[in-house]
Amino acid sequence: MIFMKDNIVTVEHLSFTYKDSEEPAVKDVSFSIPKGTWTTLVGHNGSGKSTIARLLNGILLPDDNPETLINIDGITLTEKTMWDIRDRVGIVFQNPDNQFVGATVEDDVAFGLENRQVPRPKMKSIVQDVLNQVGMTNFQKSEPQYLSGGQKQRVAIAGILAIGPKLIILDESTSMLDPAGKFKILKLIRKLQKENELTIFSITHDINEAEHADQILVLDKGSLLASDSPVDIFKDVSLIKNAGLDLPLFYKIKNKLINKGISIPQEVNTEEKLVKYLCQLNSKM
Ligand SMILES: Nc1ncnc2c1ncn2[C@@H]1O[C@H](COP(=O)(O)OP(=O)(O)OP(=O)(O)O)[C@@H](O)[C@H]1O
Repeated sequence: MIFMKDNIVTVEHLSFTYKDSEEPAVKDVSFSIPKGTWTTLVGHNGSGKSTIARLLNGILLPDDNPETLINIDGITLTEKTMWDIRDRVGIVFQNPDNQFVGATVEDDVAFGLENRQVPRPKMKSIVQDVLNQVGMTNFQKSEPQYLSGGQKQRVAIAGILAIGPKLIILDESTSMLDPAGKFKILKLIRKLQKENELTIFSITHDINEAEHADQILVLDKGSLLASDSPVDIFKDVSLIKNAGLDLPLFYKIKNKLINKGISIPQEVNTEEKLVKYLCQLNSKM
């Protein structure tokens, strides 16, 4: 097997069937994720997204098949390499309350470092650094359960960052936040990804969130329907419909305008820019 040097994740022929289930939850899925990029796995409820997240760090093990491969950062996932993989892959779940273990924010963020027997002075400096990166320095003595939903997610992300993972999986981790909170966390993730050269694999049923990614994987009933850039994925309206999803608002409006013969320049690629462009067009008429 030859791995593409620039892919941090290579998945081939991945299938998984839950015990007592007749139908596989994940069916012969193959994809790769280039290092330092953001990939979003999108699919409706029950399409198999969380199962794939759990397979990627060995919480679940794939169905037996000699052709199946999960390779992360050059390490092929087996029962033996599971702990090496877990050091490289951090998962932030939907409900951060289930992840907190420390009485205070700083204790919580330090937890993974304590487990890895990191010396105290180094631990303190890492905790300060990651709390600073997620904008939570002022809350280090707070009890995690009394924080807002967005603040809790920041602390959960800091705890994962502290371990120094190569890949961060975000499993519906903004789904409990209001739109403004969601946007702030997505912006933070993009910032962290760029500053730390991290690879992000986010999982969502919210198609609007998928717009932020470099690559989108579309999952339906356990099968991968497509993998491409957001622009190319959202060109294919029938693909999105077949996956039981809806187009993001920006693409809906853009497609309607194109159908009415109004061409939209490529650089007009956000709702904000589209509104500005239409106002300019209107003032010229
Ligand atoms: N522990 C389990 N035992 C048996 N079946 C399961 C288990 N967990 C999930 N499933 C089934 O596997 C399929 C995929 O579930 P999964 O949670 O991966 O989907 P999902 O896309 O993450 O859904 P959601 O968006 O609702 O979280 C579903 O049919 C689900 O009912």
